[in-house]
Amino acid sequence: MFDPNDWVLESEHLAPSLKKWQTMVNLMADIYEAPAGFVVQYTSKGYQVVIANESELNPYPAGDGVIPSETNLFCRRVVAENKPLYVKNATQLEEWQTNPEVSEDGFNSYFGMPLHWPDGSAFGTICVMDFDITHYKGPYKELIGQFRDMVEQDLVLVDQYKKVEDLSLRDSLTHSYNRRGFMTLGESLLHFARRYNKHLGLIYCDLDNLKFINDNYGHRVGDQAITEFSNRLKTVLRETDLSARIGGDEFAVLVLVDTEDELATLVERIQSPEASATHGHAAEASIGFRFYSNQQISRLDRMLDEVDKLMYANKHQRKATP
Ligand SMILES: Nc1nc2c(ncn2[C@@H]2O[C@H](COP(=O)(O)OP(=O)(O)OP(=O)(O)O)[C@@H](O)[C@H]2O)c(=O)[nH]1
Repeated sequence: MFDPNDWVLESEHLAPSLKKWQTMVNLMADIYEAPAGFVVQYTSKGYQVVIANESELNPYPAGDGVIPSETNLFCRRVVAENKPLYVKNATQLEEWQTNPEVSEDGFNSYFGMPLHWPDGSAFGTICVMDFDITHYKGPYKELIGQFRDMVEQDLVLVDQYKKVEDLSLRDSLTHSYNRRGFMTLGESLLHFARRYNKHLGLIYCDLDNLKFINDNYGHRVGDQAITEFSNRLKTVLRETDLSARIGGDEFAVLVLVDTEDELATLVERIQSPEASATHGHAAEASIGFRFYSNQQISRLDRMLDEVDKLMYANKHQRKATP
């Protein structure tokens, strides 16, 4: 599912929908003869304009920053009460005097409706705003509901697409990417590194003694060791780094790094035993890693083979030195 706390503006999944919404919001503002029309998203971080009609009169462009959730916006009222709001003449109403849209930018009229994610939780609003007093009647009041339906139908599609993608690219135990996810997203990262002349680090981890943990403490504890290791990777890595469970007890990590030292420090942090413990057995791993300067980047499957071999060498060495 799409995380309702993520901004849709940052999601590649929504790019086609955003284009469609732009056309729709332009049209909506034209029909209402309003200088400003919006799709606004609400998250726990606040409010953000996702789509603004393309008009010079509109003072709030899309993606222009997050407005704190306590601001006395019209949209805030719509989300809080989960119902449409029509304000014809805000300057006459005491309750809107602290709304910067009214006091600072001179808006007088607001007409908006709540938008929802497919599970019914708040997505944000769709609205039109005018500097003049307005008198929307009959069909005008219904029309915005039609626009709302179009946006909500798109949100259903996006959510379904994301679910299917998650199923095929993610691992159900740890929710990190699986091998297919790693190869798919890894190719994009390789492409990025080649294009922008960046260097990469590739790390291959294989948990130690998982069979022993399974046999002695049960499969559930084994699962826990896998999950803990996956969580450790997530804690240590940046959001832009790629990590995946590419086999039963095997993980791969692909990161953009500037130097070999940077990569070595990262590996040390992954190895840090105090970060995890399962029934007294730290989920330790044998690790192979290699720094790939921009010129050394080849095919991802080849690179993975290389670090897999390094990992095995590390495993043998660890077993040989008790
Ligand atoms: N609990 C649990 N065990 C798994 C899972 N997937 C694979 N395994 C077990 O992980 C073990 C992986 O094999 P090995 O890597 O040879 O076993 P190991 O004990 O980690 O041995 P070394 O890597 O040599 O330390 C096997 O015993 C698998 O049954 C899983 O999803 N959950």
